[in-house]
Amino acid sequence: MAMRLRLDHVTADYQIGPVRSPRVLREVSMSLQPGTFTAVVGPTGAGKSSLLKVLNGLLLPQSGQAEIGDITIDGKSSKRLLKAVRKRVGLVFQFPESQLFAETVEQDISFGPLNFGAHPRNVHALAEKVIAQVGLDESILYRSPFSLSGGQKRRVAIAGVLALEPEVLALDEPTAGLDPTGKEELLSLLKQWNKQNGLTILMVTHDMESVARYADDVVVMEKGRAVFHDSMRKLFEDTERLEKWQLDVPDARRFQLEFEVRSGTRLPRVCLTEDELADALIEVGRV
Ligand SMILES: Nc1ncnc2c1ncn2[C@@H]1O[C@H](COP(=O)(O)OP(=O)(O)OP(=O)(O)O)[C@@H](O)[C@H]1O
Repeated sequence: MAMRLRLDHVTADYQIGPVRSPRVLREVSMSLQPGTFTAVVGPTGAGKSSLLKVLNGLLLPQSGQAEIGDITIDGKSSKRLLKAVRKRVGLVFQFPESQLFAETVEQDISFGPLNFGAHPRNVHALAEKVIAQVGLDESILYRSPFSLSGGQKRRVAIAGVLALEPEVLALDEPTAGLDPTGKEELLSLLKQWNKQNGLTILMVTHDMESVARYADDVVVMEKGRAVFHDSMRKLFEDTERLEKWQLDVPDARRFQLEFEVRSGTRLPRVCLTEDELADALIEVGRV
């Protein structure tokens, strides 16, 4: 059965030398269904990256617990358990390409699986599989990661996480620093893995246009709390609270609101993309 993620009253902070930081997660409870594509948004410092780290076993709850399928993590979890969680929930850090280190792309991609006990005989086929998954040619496996473009490096780094064959992919700002084409291509790949392979995706982002186009659900973090968790469409119904949470409104929705005020005509549904907006305008006979 596909794996569910659940947080139950998770509170967490960081140990900085002998002292503990202020709480970065406060009583966070949520349940993420398998196969969903969830965006995590909110102001800077709200705890979004920390949330991903808890789900991947990198930051332990100080109180409360996280359930990763049938594994429960709390403040006392063993290293063995945390390692098992790291295989289930692949975490792609911000600018993951900065962690590429090996002489060839293949060695870089193979590092994780070998570390998790994969047989050396099997890792080549695995590297071939994941390099194709991220849309790169197999020949790239034999090149130095440092000879690649920024977008290629990002994909190689993600391939390294996919090579662990995780059930959940948690990504921290995966499109940061990419040009518009690279960004669209990467988001389309994520959507494809989500829809075709049933990979559960959790993506921290500041880009509300991407949220509107790609996510099914949204979690809004504010000051260490999860203050909203519902469908993406529900999020954009009430735009006043978006301002309070310092979140942008997608262009199509902004246009819709302006149109409704000026024309006195309500469109039949919340529109989040140009296509949806065009369809709704045609439906009410205004274009
Ligand atoms: N390794 C760490 N050690 C100590 N404090 C940390 C560490 N990582 C994050 N913090 C603190 O935890 C709080 C939440 O940080 P986090 O990175 O989870 O927020 P975020 O919502 O992802 O922010 P951003 O959008 O800026 O990336 C911040 O106050 C931050 O300073």
